Amino acid sequence: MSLSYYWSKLHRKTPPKPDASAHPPGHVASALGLSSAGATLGLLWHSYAGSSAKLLVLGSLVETGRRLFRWLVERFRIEYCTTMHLNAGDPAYEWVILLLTQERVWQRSREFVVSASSSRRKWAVRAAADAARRENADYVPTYQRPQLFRWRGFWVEIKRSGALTMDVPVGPFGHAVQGGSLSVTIYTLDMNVLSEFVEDAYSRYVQVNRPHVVVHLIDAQFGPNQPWITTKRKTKRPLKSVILPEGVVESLVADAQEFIDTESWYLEAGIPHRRGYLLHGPPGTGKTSTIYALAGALNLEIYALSLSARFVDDSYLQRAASAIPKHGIFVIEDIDCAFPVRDEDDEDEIAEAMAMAQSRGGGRARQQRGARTAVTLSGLLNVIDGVGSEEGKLFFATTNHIERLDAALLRPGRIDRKVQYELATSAQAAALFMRFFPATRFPELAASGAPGVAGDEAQTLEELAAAFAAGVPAGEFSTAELQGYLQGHKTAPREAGRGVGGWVEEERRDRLERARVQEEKRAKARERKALALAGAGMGLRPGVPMMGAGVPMMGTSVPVQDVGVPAPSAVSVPDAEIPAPPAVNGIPKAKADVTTAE
Ligand SMILES: Nc1ncnc2c1ncn2[C@@H]1O[C@H](COP(=O)(O)OP(=O)(O)OP(=O)(O)O)[C@@H](O)[C@H]1O
Repeated sequence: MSLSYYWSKLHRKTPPKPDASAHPPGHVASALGLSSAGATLGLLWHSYAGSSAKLLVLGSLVETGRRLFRWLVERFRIEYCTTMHLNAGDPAYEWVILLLTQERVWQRSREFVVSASSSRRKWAVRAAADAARRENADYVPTYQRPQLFRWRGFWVEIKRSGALTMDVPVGPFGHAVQGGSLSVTIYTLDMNVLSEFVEDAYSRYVQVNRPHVVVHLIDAQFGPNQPWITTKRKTKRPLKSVILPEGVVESLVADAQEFIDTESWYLEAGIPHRRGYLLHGPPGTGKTSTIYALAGALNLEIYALSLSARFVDDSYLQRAASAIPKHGIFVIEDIDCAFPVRDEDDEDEIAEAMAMAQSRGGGRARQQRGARTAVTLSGLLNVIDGVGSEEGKLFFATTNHIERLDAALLRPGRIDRKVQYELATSAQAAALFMRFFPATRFPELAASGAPGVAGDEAQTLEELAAAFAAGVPAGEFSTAELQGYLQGHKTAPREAGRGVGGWVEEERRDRLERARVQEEKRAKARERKALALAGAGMGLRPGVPMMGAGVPMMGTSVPVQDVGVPAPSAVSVPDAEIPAPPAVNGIPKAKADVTTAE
């Protein structure tokens, strides 16, 4: 019987029958005409009370039933279901989300996060019915409400908890991030089904990613508990697209493959199953490209971080490294950041000198001298050694300054193989030219002496490549610089081949100019430092008038006696010329820029 029935009963309009026994005849009240009103009220009261009591009982019954049912469901879940919890940022979470997307569990979703399509990997669903239509946005279901679906004959329930799936801008570098966790309940008692579910999710994941290299990046937004929460997908790069001296890339790939294949040998020999590589050389010579190509060739995923990211400290690094699964490639870029640099023009030293001048101590600045990361050397070594305790990891470090690295890092067991990268040779320049202008795209230049073309115009691609290589002085330009030049002539191989001489001259002029500006800056920095150090030696404080000492104060004009620099009789040092570098997390800003792997 429905509640509305009881409700209508309660409010029915039919007058109640008078109860004769309750009001005997001749009663005073009856004489006053109150008797019938009282009777009516009494009846109404009885009627309301009865109905309310009934409602109360009914409500209690319903509530008890509901609780009982919930309890039974819970008991059933505990007794007859297996549940797993997956946290965002863990690789298994990614696999399961992909499975849900492929199983079209999202079909009943009513909430999606929409973001413009980008290289950031999202397991998005298609909004358009027409599969051929290109969509400019990704639609990611939030799975906020519990969803039930069938998988291989089992009922599976998924429930999402925690923060919503989001794609929010993080700093100037891109987007983050997915948050929260996912619980998957399978209605079975068989644990094997659970692992089959995860294995199925994993094999789908591998299948989908086969044409790509998956790159996991760190993210300040979600902190150290979920370090690898941002994931990018890059098209695989063929090994031969990395132009290095003959056999270098191939031997690296063979080495890494052998490492993966000989796990049991490592175990038997009692050697930690890990291998470390150091790729070093000038910027833009192909270090990062080599790692990407290798990862693509071996179907491995990359976990890349840069030590110069301001939020990376020892504990972050530790957590990030231990979250990398087996056979992941752990890449630390700019590893030299962890090693102090003594540079007489270093901004840190100037900052220290200025801090000393201002506070007669400069203790805080002193601690930071030369540090371009919050990671300490011992923290870094611990992590690299720790990589060994977690089996099957490949470790790659890149640096432009091998001379800054500590011998402790370079010892075998931490770095097992070093590869030196050089500025482009003539052979590399020619190979790069041929990569830019393949015969398939320029068939008219593939064969010598194209019909109707005479003289200089008759050059083939090979000849143009040779002309290009001859015009590039060996060991002077990085491959990235040559690539930049060729990109400007994408459709004009002839111009690219012949115009390289002019470009080289222009580049040389630019370099000279840049060197001159740099030298001027350094000279100014030296001067500022000397003044600041002299100020520190005298115990000066800004704003305190100097008595007797011939050291200039900021914003004052005083005679100089001996500050270690050739000085005119009076030097004016305006405040604006000695800016204290703003500190970010205690690191002077000039040195604290975040970099991310692309
Ligand atoms: N040897 C190379 N072969 C092919 N392309 C290269 C090579 N070196 C550099 N490039 C190109 O130059 C660009 C930068 O290369 P990459 O990032 O690999 O250099 P890097 O040595 O890692 O530089 P950095 O030290 O600044 O990180 C990429 O677009 C890459 O394609």
